[in-house]
Amino acid sequence: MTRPLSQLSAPGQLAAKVFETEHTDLLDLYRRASGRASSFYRRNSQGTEVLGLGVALQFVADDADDATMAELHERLSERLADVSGDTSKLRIFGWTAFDVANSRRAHAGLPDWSAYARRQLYVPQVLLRCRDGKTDAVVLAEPADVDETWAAWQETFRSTVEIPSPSATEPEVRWLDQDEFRRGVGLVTDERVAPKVVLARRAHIEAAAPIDTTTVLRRLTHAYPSCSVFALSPHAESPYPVFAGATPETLARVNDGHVETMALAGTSRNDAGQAPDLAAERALLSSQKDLDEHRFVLDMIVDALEPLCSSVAADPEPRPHRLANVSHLMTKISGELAEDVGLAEVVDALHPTPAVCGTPRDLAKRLIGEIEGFDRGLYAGAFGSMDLEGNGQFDVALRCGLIDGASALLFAGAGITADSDVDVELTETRSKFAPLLDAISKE
Ligand SMILES: C=C(O[C@@H]1C=C(C(=O)O)C=C[C@H]1O)C(=O)O
Repeated sequence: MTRPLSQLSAPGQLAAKVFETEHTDLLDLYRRASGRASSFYRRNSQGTEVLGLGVALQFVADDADDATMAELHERLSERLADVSGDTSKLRIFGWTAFDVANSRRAHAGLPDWSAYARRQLYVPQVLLRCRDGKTDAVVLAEPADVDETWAAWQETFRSTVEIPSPSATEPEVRWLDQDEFRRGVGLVTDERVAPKVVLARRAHIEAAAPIDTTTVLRRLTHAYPSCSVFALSPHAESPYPVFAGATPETLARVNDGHVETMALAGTSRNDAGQAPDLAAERALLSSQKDLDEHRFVLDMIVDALEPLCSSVAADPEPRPHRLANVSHLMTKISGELAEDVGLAEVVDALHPTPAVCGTPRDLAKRLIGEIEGFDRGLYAGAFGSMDLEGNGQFDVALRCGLIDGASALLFAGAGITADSDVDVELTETRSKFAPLLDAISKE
């Protein structure tokens, strides 16, 4: 079984050093480093790209240790406090699963989450950050190894890699979990087990040749420019599936005591493969069902932020947020954080919102575990990066899946309320598979 390597923190003193580099195509470096622990993000907010490679320091919460993000951040910050050199450019990467307490369920023949810690924060060995066509690199290693570590990564960046030619045949797609999804919708609409439960299902893709994640990421960046495009690989003993996608949903962005977030829930009724238009958005803005499911999210986020903030403000009305596959209702929310509150505390307070879980939260989470019968893993979890002061951005992991050789397992869900129609909800999830499905399928 593939496993995350045990807690890895270099025993001695660590040093950080910034290097100049000419590389501006981080996806090309991502391809060359394939098979190593890596995190690639292209941020929706400013088009900044970051690539973290290798692991210098990592803290993991798992079955035996259910540490919060704030606790993990504190442990890392303590460890980083005595790093020598230029630490200003260091970034902490990490993620949290949808449900950290959920027991792992693997299904034979499908990519699974066994290589992924449920919650982790780590500092990569080398972090490359490209902004406005300029890239800098910061290396974290034992002082005597810093230059050598950078030289070894540069060697990797120069390696030749074969760029696979796109497969001529379309992959096979199997739609999974439809019976469970239908049963779950019935429980909410007929038996009213909870006011809102977000139910997900999976699609399994078998391609004729190994799926090229770099090509998938380039296509996602092109088709979903307003989304955060991401690919995460854990630090594991043997080959692992890559978790990749293009998400429209920011969980929180923190900058100097200011937090920005969004309620994103409610989805246009266009068919899968048909782009949303003004008529679909007008219908969305007047759909009581969508406005209700949106309201649950907005109210919860404002309630969760209030204890952390001196002030919280939200747009007066939701507006449509258009993507290539669907439009969503979006309300922007912002706040001024109390002293000593950073991104890790905000992630702990917000995740999971009713946009991906439901309301009330604990009941919805339990119902999801009972109805879905599969491990969501990092799907509907949160991932991102932050600096040592707790500034940074975490996004909600949506429109995504695990890519494992020629096989991929995609995840998509929809908010179910008393007014849901099961066929409409199934179509909505089908539209939400489109980003990754198209990026894998298209020539
Ligand atoms: C659950 C997903 O998306 C979430 C659910 C939405 C909805 O039910 O309308 C809209 C956006 C997301 O917050 C998903 O993409 O899998």
